[in-house]
Amino acid sequence: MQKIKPNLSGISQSCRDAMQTKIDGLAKPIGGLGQLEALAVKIAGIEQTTELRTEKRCCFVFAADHGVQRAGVSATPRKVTWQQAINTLAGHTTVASLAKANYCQVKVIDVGVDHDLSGTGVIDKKIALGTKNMVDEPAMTYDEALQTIQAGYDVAQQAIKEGNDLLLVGELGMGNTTPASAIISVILGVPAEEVVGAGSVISNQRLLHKTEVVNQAIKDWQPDSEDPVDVLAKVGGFEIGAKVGAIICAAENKTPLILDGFISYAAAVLAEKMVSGITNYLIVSHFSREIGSKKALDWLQLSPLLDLGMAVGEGSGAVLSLSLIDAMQSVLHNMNTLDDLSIKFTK
Ligand SMILES: O=C(O)c1ccc[n+]([C@@H]2O[C@H](COP(=O)([O-])O)[C@@H](O)[C@H]2O)c1
Ligand SMILES: Cc1cc2nc[nH]c2cc1C
Repeated sequence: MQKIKPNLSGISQSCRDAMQTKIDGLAKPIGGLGQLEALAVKIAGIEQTTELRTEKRCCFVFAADHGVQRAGVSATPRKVTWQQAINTLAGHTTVASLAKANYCQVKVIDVGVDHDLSGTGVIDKKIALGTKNMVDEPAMTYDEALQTIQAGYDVAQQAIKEGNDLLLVGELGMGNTTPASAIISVILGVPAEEVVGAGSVISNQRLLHKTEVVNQAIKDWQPDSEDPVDVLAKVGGFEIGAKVGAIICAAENKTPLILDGFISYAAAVLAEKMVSGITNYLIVSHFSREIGSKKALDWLQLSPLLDLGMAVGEGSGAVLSLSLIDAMQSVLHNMNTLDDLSIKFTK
């Protein structure tokens, strides 16, 4: 990717209106399905059709390790990244089990895992054996940041070529709530204290240290908040960059993309900074338990579909939210219309 200049064809207002009219004609109170209606309308606008295409779906689990994980910012051992990458393909992780329940294919993509995953079925797009430790040096080079965005873009393009109607993005990367917080802090211009959270659960003492690590890295490397690639390079992660690429490719191809939790919000923040309005192509599955979630989602102007206190990542919330899309498909295919029943409202 030389220059990130996506060619977005826009959201169809006429398809949005037609979908809302279709829903308003169903035998129920106007607006009675609330956010589910907004969801169907959004998908219609992105896909530019009122025949919602949602049957074939694919969740990407972008996996990578983080130098900063060695700085004591996470409760979880580093090896969990590669272990869960393999376990996902075996069907035994949170995302894999929820994907099974929601008829979703899962692809695991190695964009920087600190382990040899060859021969496991994990897709190899490895940039390096993890990022550098942002305590000591920038997480990656500018060129690596572009490479990881390209990797995510290519994976998404392949999935769209394979006929997928919906794309979902999850991740595995022990320590990655630290770069996600750093990105959100820099782009939103809010203090690290307001966005650094407990990740996969740490003590208050470790939380203070994690916040200090983010503050110090931002101070030392001075990421340019007007250049999202620079922010990704200095305080980001490979799987976050890959998500950015997938988001751009999905939007270019009029394919709705479902974000997962906090790490996806960071990717969306970078993508929106690169391409203003790209959030119109995004759906947020759930409200992550991370403390920075509200700030990030307010900035993105996106509302999550679910609020269940989830904080697993992997794509678990994204695949779970497919049940709401399937519910809406059932509504559209099975319900009587007001006309069928000769119902007229008198306000
Ligand atoms: O999606 C979220 O909101 C989320 C919140 C907390 C943790 N995670 C997952 O847990 C890992 C990062 O947590 P941590 O504490 O190691 O930074 C990483 O693999 C994420 O997928 C994910
Ligand atoms: C087991 C385990 C699985 C995970 N998946 C995402 N983050 C995780 C953290 C842990 C600890």
